[in-house]
Amino acid sequence: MRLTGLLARVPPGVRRGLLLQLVLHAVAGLAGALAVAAVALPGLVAPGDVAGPGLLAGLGVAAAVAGRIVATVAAGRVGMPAAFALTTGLRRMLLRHVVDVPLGTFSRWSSARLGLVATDQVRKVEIAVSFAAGELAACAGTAAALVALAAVLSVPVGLAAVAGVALHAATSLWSDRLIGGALAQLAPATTDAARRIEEHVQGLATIRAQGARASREAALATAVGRVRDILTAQSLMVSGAVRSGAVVTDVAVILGVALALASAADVPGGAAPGGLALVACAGVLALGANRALARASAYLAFLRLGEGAAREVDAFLAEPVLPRAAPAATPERFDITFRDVALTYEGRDATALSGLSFAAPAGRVTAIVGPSGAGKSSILGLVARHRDPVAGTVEIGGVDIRRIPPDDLARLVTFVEQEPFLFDRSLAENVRLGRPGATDAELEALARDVGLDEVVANLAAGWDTVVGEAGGTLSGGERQRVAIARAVLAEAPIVLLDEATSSLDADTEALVRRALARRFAGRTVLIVTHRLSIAAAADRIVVVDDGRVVGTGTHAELVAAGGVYARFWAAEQRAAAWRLSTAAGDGEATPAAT
Ligand SMILES: Nc1ncnc2c1ncn2[C@@H]1O[C@H](COP(=O)(O)OP(=O)(O)OP(=O)(O)O)[C@@H](O)[C@H]1O
Repeated sequence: MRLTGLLARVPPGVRRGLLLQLVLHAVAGLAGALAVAAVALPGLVAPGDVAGPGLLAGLGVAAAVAGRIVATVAAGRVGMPAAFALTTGLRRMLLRHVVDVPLGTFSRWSSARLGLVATDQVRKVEIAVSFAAGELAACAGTAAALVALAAVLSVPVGLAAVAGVALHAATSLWSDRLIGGALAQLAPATTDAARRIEEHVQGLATIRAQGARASREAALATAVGRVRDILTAQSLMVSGAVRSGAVVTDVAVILGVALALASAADVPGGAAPGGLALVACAGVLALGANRALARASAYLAFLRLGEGAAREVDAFLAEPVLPRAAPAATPERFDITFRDVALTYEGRDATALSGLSFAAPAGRVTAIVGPSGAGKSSILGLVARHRDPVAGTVEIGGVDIRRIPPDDLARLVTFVEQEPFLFDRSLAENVRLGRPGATDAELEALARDVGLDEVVANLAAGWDTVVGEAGGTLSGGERQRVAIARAVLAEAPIVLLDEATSSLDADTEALVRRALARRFAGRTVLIVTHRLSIAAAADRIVVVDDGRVVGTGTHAELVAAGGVYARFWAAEQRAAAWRLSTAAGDGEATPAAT
């Protein structure tokens, strides 16, 4: 069972707590049945004596009820903390795992799917192993006690009840398999619906711009409808299973009672009234056991839901993490070397990089240039170890990065991505991600350097302004300045800049570039850019085309060599000499000199 497999991942104390609460729930169920028995048994055992049995019954009921209350309270005391420890533990495990897996994992695990796993599925696991399993144990305790008492009062009725339980178990197993089949489709269908809802919100502007409302809404309705259909089918199956199980057990008990009455009537002289009462009482107890079994069937459905949820949680936890090569080592130099590197993305046949080799000297700026889709960002992703190459090695200071402990690598490398991600926190918190201990004065000085001061001045709450989901309340250029500021603060010896200033206006870009030259002096900088005017200022340029290095050198050397770079440079120079002129026609480009 997936649920037990998942429980094997949590600390033994949590497992013990969950197990103990099951035992206590079973005891509570048993005590509940004994309370029923305590009412009837003394009178049946000593018919005619009113006072004695009355007192016994009173005491028995009081003891059973007290036992039930104590066991139920104790089960809650033990089970609830264990259940919460389970959910917290699983969520922590999932979040840790998110950081340890290669980024390619998320081509299979959308944020919607992972979000559901960490919230809804973990909760379903908790409900299954605490609430549903507890109630099942209580029902089982009650049913076992009632069947045993029925057997004490009338052996045929008891035997018939046991036969009913066996039949009920068989039908439950059968229906459980059917329900399991239906529920296996629930997790993917729920994920699909959640992903489409998320996509609908994120793509709202595109939907409006493209007039795609009707088609997107239809797709959304289909996805949501699929979840509804699965849940409806599952509910019908559960209620069918509960009802058919109840019919089977009731018929068995009724037959047992009939048999017991018939055999009592066969006694010469007719059935004794006391004997008939015992049979009737056994029948009532056995029917009570059946009600408990029917409730158990309903709780079994929660276990099934928990199974499906556990499968999803387990599937993510089973995703392989980035391997750590031995022996672990932390580099002392910060030059970067790519040796014969090949990279293929998940789900793609074509290689993004192949046989790629170059060296970026320590403490220098190396620009990576090349056409769109050439593999420039992929190179930076390998240095940050977002994923591993399929062949070759990436080294920092001569150490294969697979040998560098992840926390050390995170300290060594800072990355400003093309579209930086900001957290839905204050501006100050987002910048301080780089170095949480940075003082206000450091933040102010940094802001002046990278043009963030004017952003802060324009925000109602200044540094305390919360920037919204993914920094959505800021412009692209403002987000870039925040990302650059936090990279400066990080003081990592290796800095990766992927089109880091592409959204800035010319004045701000010039300001930021001057600041970066000063702030990143002495660090190893890898900069991906389409603007060759930026690359021209680098110490070294690596030209990439179709996943391979097609040229390396300084700007002057590459222009002189006359390859791809020289062609790009000439094109950029020509483009700089042109300007858009609406006077010459709608958006038509004309030479500035004309
Ligand atoms: N996450 C991904 N999954 C699958 N393929 C990818 C992924 N990222 C990039 N690729 C593919 O790898 C190749 C190289 O992409 P990469 O982003 O490294 O190029 P680039 O030179 O940085 O492009 P651009 O200048 O347009 O940003 C492309 O063919 C691209 O489609």
